[in-house]
Amino acid sequence: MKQLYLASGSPRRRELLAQIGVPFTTISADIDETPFPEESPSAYVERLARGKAEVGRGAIVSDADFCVLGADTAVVLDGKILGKPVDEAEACAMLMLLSGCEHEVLTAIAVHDGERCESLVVRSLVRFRTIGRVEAAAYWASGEPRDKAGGYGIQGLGAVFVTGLNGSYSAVVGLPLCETAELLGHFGIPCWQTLNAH
Ligand SMILES: Cc1cn([C@H]2C[C@H](O)[C@@H](COP(=O)(O)OP(=O)(O)OP(=O)(O)O)O2)c(=O)[nH]c1=O
Repeated sequence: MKQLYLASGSPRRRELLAQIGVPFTTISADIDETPFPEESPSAYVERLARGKAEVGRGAIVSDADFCVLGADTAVVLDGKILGKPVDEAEACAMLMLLSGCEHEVLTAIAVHDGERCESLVVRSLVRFRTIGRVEAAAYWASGEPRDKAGGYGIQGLGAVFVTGLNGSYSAVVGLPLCETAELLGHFGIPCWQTLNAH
């Protein structure tokens, strides 16, 4: 049985991967997340997911068969990537941009087995209600927006802004579970062996 590594520091990705019953070990995968000039958001998230899987692969010291899973999520409005807000002003400005309209969430996943890497991008559309400046500031004070793409978490308090979602909920949180299970299957890693064992 291949050993699966999740190359991620994101607690959301850990929880999501655990949800589909596949045993894994978490390793860190710190890479430079600066977009290239003229790079499309889709190419950007896919490059980063592949980069995280590649960096994770380099960190593994084992002779056993393994796979490394990397992922990246970006919030995109009118073709522009909104990253993680660094301060209250930036977080509030992002929420004002997202207020009352629909934006894209792109999540890429990549699996590397030491020889080949397969990757894909999942696109979801999220619609927000109108958000006031005072509540945007209060949301920042909750601490939730800080480490999240686009400055919100659909799985947390940020859910109160969401009037609609077209796509994959788990992808918006950080890991598209349907596509992840399918991709791991290509590498011979079944996702519910723990369920089947019962
Ligand atoms: C839009 C959105 C993003 N996020 C999170 C998922 C990711 O953790 C983060 C996007 O940043 P990423 O750079 O994709 O991931 P990360 O830096 O947190 O973790 P790593 O690179 O080590 O895997 O935003 C939510 O938790 N909820 C949401 O609704």
